[in-house]
Amino acid sequence: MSAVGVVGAGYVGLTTAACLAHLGHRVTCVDIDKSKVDDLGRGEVRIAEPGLPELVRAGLEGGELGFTTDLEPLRDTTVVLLCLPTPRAADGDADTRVVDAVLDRLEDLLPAGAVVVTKSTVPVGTAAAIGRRGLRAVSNPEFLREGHAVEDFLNPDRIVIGSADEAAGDAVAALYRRLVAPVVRTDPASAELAKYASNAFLATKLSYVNGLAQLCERLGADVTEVTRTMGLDARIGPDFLAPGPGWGGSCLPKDTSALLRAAAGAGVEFDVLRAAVRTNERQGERVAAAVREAVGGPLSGARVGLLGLAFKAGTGDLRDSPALAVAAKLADGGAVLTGYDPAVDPAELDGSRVQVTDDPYLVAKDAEALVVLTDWPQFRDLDWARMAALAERAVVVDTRNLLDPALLRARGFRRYGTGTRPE
Ligand SMILES: NC(=O)c1ccc[n+]([C@@H]2O[C@H](COP(=O)([O-])OP(=O)(O)OC[C@H]3O[C@@H](n4cnc5c(N)ncnc54)[C@H](O)[C@@H]3O)[C@@H](O)[C@H]2O)c1
Ligand SMILES: O=c1ccn([C@@H]2O[C@H](COP(=O)(O)OP(=O)(O)O[C@H]3O[C@H](CO)[C@@H](O)[C@H](O)[C@H]3O)[C@@H](O)[C@H]2O)c(=O)[nH]1
Repeated sequence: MSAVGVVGAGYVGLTTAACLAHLGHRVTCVDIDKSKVDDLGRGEVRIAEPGLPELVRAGLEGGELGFTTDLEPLRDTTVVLLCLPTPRAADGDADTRVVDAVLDRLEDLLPAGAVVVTKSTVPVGTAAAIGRRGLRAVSNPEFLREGHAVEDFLNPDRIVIGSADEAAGDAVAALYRRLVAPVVRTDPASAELAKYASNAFLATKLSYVNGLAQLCERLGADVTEVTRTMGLDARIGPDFLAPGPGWGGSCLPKDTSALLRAAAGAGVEFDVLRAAVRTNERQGERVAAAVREAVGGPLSGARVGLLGLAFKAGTGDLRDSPALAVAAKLADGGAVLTGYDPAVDPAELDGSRVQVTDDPYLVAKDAEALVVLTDWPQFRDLDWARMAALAERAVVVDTRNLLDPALLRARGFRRYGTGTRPE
């Protein structure tokens, strides 16, 4: 089994490093964050990813996995995977400065013939640019979801290997040979674009559903029934059809933005994608309007309880969280906000306009409306009779259609769902 370098120990890098060690490779994982590296060296994983701490500890104990802040130990490594951040720049493009800076170092450090693999989501043309540095470049985009990182890495829908150099592509394919998945061997530009195209398609699917939900409300249809029917068509599929407060997270917003910039730069009017982004930008205002209706008056001074702050269930990640976008709209309207999320560290919202509590029942106390923003299944198990007793007005705006309408009704709640009539 080969010696592999992984640069970046975030969601993608740490998962990649731990899973490749699990698959039998010798992995050196490098991150610039010393305290994170120190924690990882002790087997302490900060992110909530099922199975990841176990794999990290097994790798450390077996000696297959090591962590360092120094790129130097990669000097003799012939395959290095870049799992570095590519956030949204001020102009909406992907900011590749971290990737570029690490490449500057690797260019001098790595042995001749070394293969540099981009697992980060990087603009089309990045592999070609790496090739011009004299390194052998392979695009190998990652499709894992937060909260399912290990499961997705070890059971991927596909493994994409984009390379102009067949032997370099073979070296990357060999890393995954123990996984059972279709392997797409293609050119680097197509591999790079396939990643953006997948995320943008998912985002578009969701904006379509969120628009549809509005239409259902106006026409007296139920979006759950409509999407259930649509999803039975194999060409559409049942996944990614749940309406909500908008799509967010560390990837969909920045990647749609970068793809729109790439399209504009190439002189392509990508109208569908532009509309999907615009629909999403307006979603927070739509939720705020529903809350205004639920409160039955101006938001100014109204106490509103928020259930869920993370961008989706199963993660404590607040990056581009639609829940925070809704909170901002409500706070702009003068609402007084209390929020609860089972995975979010309250300290992360210090100084924000949301008073974060670690007790979901405190969110209900004296509330004039409750708003479900994240699809945490445990919200279903709250004592809704107690929630009703604590609230000033028993009203729920369920942006995710998470809670059982019949149960809420039985507990005395008025419910505003998404894509359904209020009851
Ligand atoms: N999060 C996801 O679900 C996901 C899924 C697929 C692809 N991606 C893509 O993968 C890339 C990484 O995303 P992520 O979510 O893992 O990011 P992250 O922010 O969780 O992790 C990035 C890591 O890189 C480290 N880092 C920053 N600068 C460094 C440097 N100069 N040298 C070494 N380490 C450095 C940071 O300390 C951090 O630990 C992005 O391009 C993202 O778009 C993310
Ligand atoms: O039916 C649905 C499904 C999702 N969402 C929302 O869509 C957003 C994105 O969800 P998800 O895709 O599960 O989150 P990520 O973990 O960010 O994963 C996406 O972004 C990653 C980073 O590029 C990719 O690797 C994954 O394939 C891609 O699904 C979240 O706000 C969800 O709440 C809905 O509103 N309704």
